[in-house]
Amino acid sequence: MQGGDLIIDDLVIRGLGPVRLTVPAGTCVGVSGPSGIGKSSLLRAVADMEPHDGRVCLGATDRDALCASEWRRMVGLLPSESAWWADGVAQHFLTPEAVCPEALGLREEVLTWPVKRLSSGERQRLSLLRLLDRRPRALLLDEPTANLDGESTRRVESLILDYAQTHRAPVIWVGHSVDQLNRVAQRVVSFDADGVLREAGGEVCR
Ligand SMILES: Nc1ncnc2c1ncn2[C@@H]1O[C@H](COP(=O)(O)OP(=O)(O)OP(=O)(O)O)[C@@H](O)[C@H]1O
Repeated sequence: MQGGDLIIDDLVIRGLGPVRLTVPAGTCVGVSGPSGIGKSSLLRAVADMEPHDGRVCLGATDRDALCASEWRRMVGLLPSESAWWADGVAQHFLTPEAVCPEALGLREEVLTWPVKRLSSGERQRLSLLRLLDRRPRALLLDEPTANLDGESTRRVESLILDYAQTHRAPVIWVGHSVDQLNRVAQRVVSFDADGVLREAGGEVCR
């Protein structure tokens, strides 16, 4: 499966949109906007987890050419609240031996812990490591540092940007901190109160 630019064309989700956005390979677009406007819905629609109209491509691959499970392996969604389906942390990783929890300020032995012992910040960082362990070709990140302190936030930002550059992955980063989005993203766009996606200068995204 190939990666490349992420192209969102005329995406409409329950009246939100049409959204047009291109995220070049290896770059990050920050998306902000009022609570409840539809930022998470946009990410879920791109991941084909929410009903919508419109077209999404990753490089030369049109999402409609793949079955949902293939597409979701290519396009890695980090939801704001992670789901855990087994008792132990390590069971959620494909290659637990290759994972480096210390990079995110986590204890080395965290993979031996039961999920129920994890704090919300530990869950958030482990859900990111779990996602990257599957080597997605694009990243859809829903407030990936919402539960973290400053030091952990910087570590997460750095890991994500390293991954994007190394793997030439396009990244959509949804967040509420415009300072953070300006730090991590080459381009920051925002939904207005009417659900129209606009550039920082106010023009409608095309
Ligand atoms: N499955 C669904 N069916 C109908 N409406 C939904 C569904 N999921 C979400 N919504 C509604 O869509 C709107 C957008 O929700 P969404 O979670 O995308 O907002 P958001 O911009 O990410 O908000 P926040 O910043 O608070 O996380 C909300 O009004 C929500 O209630």
